[in-house]
Amino acid sequence: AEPATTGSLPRILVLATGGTIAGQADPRATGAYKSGQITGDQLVQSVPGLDKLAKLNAEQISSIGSQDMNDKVWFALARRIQDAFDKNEADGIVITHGTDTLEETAFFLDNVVRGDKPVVIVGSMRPATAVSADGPGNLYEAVQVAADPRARGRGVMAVLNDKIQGARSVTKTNTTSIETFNSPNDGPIGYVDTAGGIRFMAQAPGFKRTTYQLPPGEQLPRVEIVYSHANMDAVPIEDAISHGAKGIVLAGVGDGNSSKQALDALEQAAKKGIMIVRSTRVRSGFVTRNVEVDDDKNGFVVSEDLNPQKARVLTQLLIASGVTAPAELQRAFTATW
Ligand SMILES: NC(=O)C[C@H](N)C(=O)O
Repeated sequence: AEPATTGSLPRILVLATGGTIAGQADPRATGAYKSGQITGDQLVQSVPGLDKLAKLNAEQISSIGSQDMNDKVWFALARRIQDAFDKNEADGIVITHGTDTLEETAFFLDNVVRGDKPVVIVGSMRPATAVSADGPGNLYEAVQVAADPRARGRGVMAVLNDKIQGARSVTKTNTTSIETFNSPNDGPIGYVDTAGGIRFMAQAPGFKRTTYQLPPGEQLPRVEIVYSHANMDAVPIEDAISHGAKGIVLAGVGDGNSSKQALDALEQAAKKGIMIVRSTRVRSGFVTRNVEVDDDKNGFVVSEDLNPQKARVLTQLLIASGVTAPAELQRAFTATW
């Protein structure tokens, strides 16, 4: 399972954003480190054998921990990738990124970047200075995937710890372990290791990606996530509305549910034209319409398989592209099934 390159090596553009993969130990405290200390160039130079896989070119987009990821960096990434593809400057993209919000950046880019060349996002759980840093191996595997023609047409992929995962399903499931990224509903789309190369699983037929136009400027509309829990009242929902939310995603209990007070407040918000999307705080499964909650009557949307943080991104993109009707928003959430 070797990459089918003939003659010249594939051109991979590495876009560095920071994160623990670029982190260094903090000399003042054992175990502590600061993310985003090493440049993309230094990262690329530090991995032996990378130059045999591809012709690499690294650019620094930001140097931040991904807890600080923001619309400005997202727009810069999306525009740089599109430009590189449109001008045929690269055969594939590798983004180095912190792991905390890696899934959101992957999903955002998956929804806005056009074309079928591979875009791979990679990070690490341990800083570059750790005894057994996972960054170099992950970066090697990310370049392997981005350089492989079989990775084309699969949207944005996350590559960490030998697994290739789709932007829609991948999520961080462990706070500190290197075995953290999983796709709870459908599993990885493939596997990669230095000895065995790349193996893609059979793709489910019918999977369809839609891409949305980036709005002008560098900001997406305000959409809040409200986390549901026992003894829930309407205060967090009223708070989101008073701060100008154009949409609210409910990280609901169970099948996207919440207390009567919360659901009543959301129903009122929907009447004012605020987009209400029911997602769930539960790790896996789908949120289904009109089971315990009357979505048709209340004007709600369900997130299907999307977790709250990804449902938020899709809602932002849809509101930015002018969607005002819940039924239309619902179609975008259900489009892939
Ligand atoms: N492992 C990591 O990358 C965590 C870090 N806070 C980040 O997301 O940038």
